[in-house]
Amino acid sequence: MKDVLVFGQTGQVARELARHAGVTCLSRAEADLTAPEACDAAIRAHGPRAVINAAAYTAVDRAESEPALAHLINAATPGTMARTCADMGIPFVQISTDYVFDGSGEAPWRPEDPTAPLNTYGRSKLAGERAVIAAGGAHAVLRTSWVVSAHGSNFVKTMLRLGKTRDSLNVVADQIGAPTPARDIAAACLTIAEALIARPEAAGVYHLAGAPDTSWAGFARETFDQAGIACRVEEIPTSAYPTPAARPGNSRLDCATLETVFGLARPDWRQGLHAILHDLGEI
Ligand SMILES: NC(=O)C1=CN([C@@H]2O[C@H](COP(=O)(O)OP(=O)(O)OC[C@H]3O[C@@H](n4cnc5c(N)ncnc54)[C@H](OP(=O)(O)O)[C@@H]3O)[C@@H](O)[C@H]2O)C=CC1
Ligand SMILES: Cc1cn([C@H]2C[C@H](O)[C@@H](COP(=O)(O)OP(=O)(O)O[C@H]3O[C@@H](C)C(=O)[C@@H](O)[C@H]3O)O2)c(=O)[nH]c1=O
Ligand SMILES: [Mg+2]
Repeated sequence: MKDVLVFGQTGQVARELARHAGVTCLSRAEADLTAPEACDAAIRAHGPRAVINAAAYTAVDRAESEPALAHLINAATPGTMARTCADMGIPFVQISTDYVFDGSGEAPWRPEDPTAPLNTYGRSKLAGERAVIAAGGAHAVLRTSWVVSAHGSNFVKTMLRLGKTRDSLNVVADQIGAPTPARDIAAACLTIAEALIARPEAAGVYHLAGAPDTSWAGFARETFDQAGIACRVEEIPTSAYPTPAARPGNSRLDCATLETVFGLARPDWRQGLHAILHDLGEI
């Protein structure tokens, strides 16, 4: 049977996809997203049954000073990939982000709610969503949030590093969302890709976030509790933690349609965190 082709090899989600049979992951050397024509050629050369894009420009603060590069990697090239897949009649899965929303209110965002990104990364990811949808093929845009895994860089690994050398840490408590284990995102992408082969009419925008919702401070506290690290978490407002890129206050994602259409429920991120801490040798 033909493989599922994945763009990305070293990233958090890509590394979890690579654990599955029947998946081929392309490194940056094999397909650089700054060269859309190389990505088009890679898809045609492999002739896969479906394509998942797990590569992206994810440095949220750095994107503020590199908007053109972020747009090329997160929008223009995914658009090319999606057009190639539409042309070949195969599904294309694009991963997107809670940062496409402006973070207003307290209600969980539904896939069809209005987008209004606060930063360059979010704008580049939203442009990517639109390019993928415009390609007109059997696509899925899967928005997720606060990705964590044992690999790559993420909030858990930052907290472990800082928490071991400090008595207390200031962490923002007014940005609310949900951590999502990369392992669950990878499994969802594969389920969606297979479903789209059988049912291309299931194409659309979907949300997947872990449960329950929390703040970054709550996430840090759970990490220290599970890892047995004696570091106090001091809750601070976003205004006390200035960064180049603005971040949304309300990142809650309503994931109901993902469950209705694909049977995928929100995973409990606290269990995912336990597995990650185990993989890291922390517990
Ligand atoms: N991280 C998060 O918290 C969130 C991520 N997302 C989305 O989820 C998806 C996966 O993210 P995640 O796994 O965390 O990403 P990572 O930051 O862990 O990895 C990014 C991946 O993209 C690759 N990449 C970056 N630039 C290029 C390029 N020019 N050519 C080829 N490959 C490139 C990297 O390769 P290399 O190692 O060579 O740089 C790496 O494999 C992305 O679409 C992201 O926008 C959504 C919500 C939250
Ligand atoms: C290190 C640190 C961060 N923070 C805050 C800053 C920020 O608001 C929050 C998280 O920090 P990060 O730098 O990990 O956040 P960030 O890189 O913005 O994470 C985002 O990445 C992109 C790719 C996404 O798509 C989003 O879903 C989200 O996961 O925690 C503290 O309050 N105290 C700290 O000591
Ligand atoms: Mg980050």
